[in-house]
Amino acid sequence: MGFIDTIKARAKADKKTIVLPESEDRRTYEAAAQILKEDLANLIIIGSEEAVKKGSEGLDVSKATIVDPEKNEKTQAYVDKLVELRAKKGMTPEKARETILNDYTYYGVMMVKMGDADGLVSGACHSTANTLRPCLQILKTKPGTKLVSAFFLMVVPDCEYGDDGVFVFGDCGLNQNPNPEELAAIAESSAESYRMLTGNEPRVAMLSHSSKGSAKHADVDKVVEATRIAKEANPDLALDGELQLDAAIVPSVGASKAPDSKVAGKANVLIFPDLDAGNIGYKLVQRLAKAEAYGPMTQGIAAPVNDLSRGCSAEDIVGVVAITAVQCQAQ
Ligand SMILES: CC(C)(COP(=O)(O)OP(=O)(O)OC[C@H]1O[C@@H](n2cnc3c(N)ncnc32)[C@H](O)[C@@H]1OP(=O)(O)O)[C@@H](O)C(=O)NCCC(=O)NCCS
Ligand SMILES: CC(=O)OP(=O)(O)O
Repeated sequence: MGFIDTIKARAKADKKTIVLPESEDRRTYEAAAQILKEDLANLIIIGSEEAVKKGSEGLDVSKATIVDPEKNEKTQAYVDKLVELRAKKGMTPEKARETILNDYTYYGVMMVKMGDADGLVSGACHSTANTLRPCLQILKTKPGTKLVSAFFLMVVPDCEYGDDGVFVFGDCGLNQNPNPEELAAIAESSAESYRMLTGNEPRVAMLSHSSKGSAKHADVDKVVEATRIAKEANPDLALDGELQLDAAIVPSVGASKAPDSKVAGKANVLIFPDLDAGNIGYKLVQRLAKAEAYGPMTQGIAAPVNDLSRGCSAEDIVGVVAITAVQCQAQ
C-alpha cells in the first residue's frame, strides 16, 4: 500500500467534515466527486446552489452539503464571532459581513472556528498569503506552539532515500526568513507532523550550503544556531545540522561529510533555511522527480486548515483532504 492509500484508509476509518470554499474552481468539484466516491470525508462546499450546479456539471457531488452564505442561517453568528475576535484590529459588523460574504476562505475558516466543520482545504485558485492570512488571524497558534509553519508531504517515486521516498519538507509555504528560534520551531513541528502522518520516527536535517563548518557565512551561522536551539529543546529527537542536502540524504556522502552524525545520510525530514530554498526545493522535486507533493499543510495551528498550490491537480486536492482529515483525528 502506498503512502497516500494508507492515509486514505485512516481518513475513512473515522470520517471528518472538511470544507472546500473554492466553488469557482472546477478542480474543487473533480476532487469532491472523487472524495465522495471513495468515502474519505464529509464535504461542505461553499457557494450558491446555482454556482455549484453549474461548476459541477457532469460530476456527482450530490452527497456534499452546499452552504450558501447568503442564505445560511448561521451567517450572522459567523459575522458576530468575527467581530468579537477582531474588534481590536478594527473589525466592524459591516466589514465582517462584507469580508465573509466576499471571501469564502474567511467564511470556511469561521465554520471551522465555530465547530461546524473539522477542517478546511483551499488555495487552488487563491495565493498562499490570501489563503493562510484568514487562518492565522482567526484560528491562531495551537496552545504550546510558538509559530505556525507550512510543510509538504513529499512522496518521491523509486527513491531509496528518506523512508522509501517519503519526506516532510519544511517550511515551504509560510515563513519567509525565519530566525534561529523560528527555524528551530519549524524543525520541531515538522518532526511531529512526520511522526503523526507516517508512524515512523523522524530524522531531521537542518539544511544549509555547508556541512559541519565547510563554509563560513551568516546564513550558515543561522542554521547552526537553530540546530543548537532545537537540540537543546528536544534532546531525544534525531536532529542534526548544518548539513548539505546530499550529506543529509545520501548515506555515502553523509558518512564522508558528517561522519559523527546520527542523521546524516538518513534524513526523512528536511528543514530549509528560508522560504526561497523551501519553495524552490519542493517544486524541483515535484516537477523533476515527478514526486507527489501534498501541501502546503499547516502545522502548529489551532485547527487543521491547509493550503494548495495554484498548480495543483484534482488528485492533489484529494490527497490534501485525506491528510487534513487525519490531522483532524489527531486534534
Ligand atoms: C501568511 C502571510 C500573508 C502573513 O503575513 P501578513 O499578511 O503580512 O499578515 P500579518 O503579518 O499581519 O499577520 C496576520 C496575522 O497572522 C499572524 N501570523 C503571521 N504569521 C504567523 C505565523 N507564522 N505563525 C503564527 N501567526 C502568524 C500575525 O500575528 C497576525 O495576527 P493578528 O492579525 O491577530 O495580529 C505572510 O507570512 C506571507 O505572505 N507568507 C508567504 C506566503 C507565500 O507567498 N508563500 C509562497 C507560496 S507557498
Ligand atoms: C505552495 C505554493 O507555491 O503555492 P502557489 O504555487 O499557489 O504559489
